[in-house]
Amino acid sequence: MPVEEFVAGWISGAVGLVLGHPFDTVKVRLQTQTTYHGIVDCMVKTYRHESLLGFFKGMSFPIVSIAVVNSVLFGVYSNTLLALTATSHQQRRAQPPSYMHIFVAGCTSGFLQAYCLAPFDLIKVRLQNQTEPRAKPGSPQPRYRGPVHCAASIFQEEGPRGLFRGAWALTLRDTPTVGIYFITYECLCRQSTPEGQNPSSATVLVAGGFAGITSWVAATPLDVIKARMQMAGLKQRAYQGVLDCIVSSARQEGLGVFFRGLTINSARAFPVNAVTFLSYEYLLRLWG
Ligand SMILES: CN(C)C(=N)NCCC[C@H](N)C(=O)O
Repeated sequence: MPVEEFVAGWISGAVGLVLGHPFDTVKVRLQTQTTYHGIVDCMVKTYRHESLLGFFKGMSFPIVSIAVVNSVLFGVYSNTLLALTATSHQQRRAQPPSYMHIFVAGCTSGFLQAYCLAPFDLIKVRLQNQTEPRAKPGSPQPRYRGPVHCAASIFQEEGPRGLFRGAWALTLRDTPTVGIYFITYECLCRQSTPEGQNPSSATVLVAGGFAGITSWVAATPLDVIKARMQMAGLKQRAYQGVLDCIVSSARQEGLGVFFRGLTINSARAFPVNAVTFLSYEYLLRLWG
């Protein structure tokens, strides 16, 4: 099994993560809290109350977990294509796989990475939602002191299954949308690259960026549900399951609730996935 794809996936994911985390924090807060009147209000309040550091809350764990999550994403994708088409990454420009194979490989990798991502994503979302300013004497202490304390508290208070809260919604979000992610990327690369050649850096940046936007537009409704289910344990607001969360969110806040965070999700998705694909392709070419 080729391992370069796993390593390239890890490094490229870390680059994208650091770039996109501030957008991600604003998105998570808009999706789960009702105190903000839009993106700018959320950014201003976060900055005033918590300084620049507020935007980077919850980032340390994803930096570690991205090694697992993104290498599973790209590694499983590439190895599934290898199993389906018997072509390695290097051979795929000359013998391009069908879009059906790309979609199946994308869905497989989306499904498997969702389970690796679930506990890390839960901890990230819980930490991002803590709005207390850091280390100010006299100010209220946040519930979680950091990622390890957060994981240990969830384990104690909600049991081991608590760490997988929202995992089902995450799987439903990622399985089809990672298929869409890879199909969009491949389709845009092929359209602007002569047959048999590698796409240029500009093509990879644009195709990666649009792959991010397209897949996140499709993912946003379930992203909202996932974030709410992840926060539900904390707010003592129990949902019976994904369907119940969908129905009660729509009843209480209207259909617009499923598009919360759409703009910031798309604004974040372009640069994050442009640099992710660029560094991924670059590393694989470097290793030949
Ligand atoms: C819509 N979804 C779930 C995806 N496209 N997933 C693939 C990776 C996304 C990238 N790490 C990011 O954070 O944008």
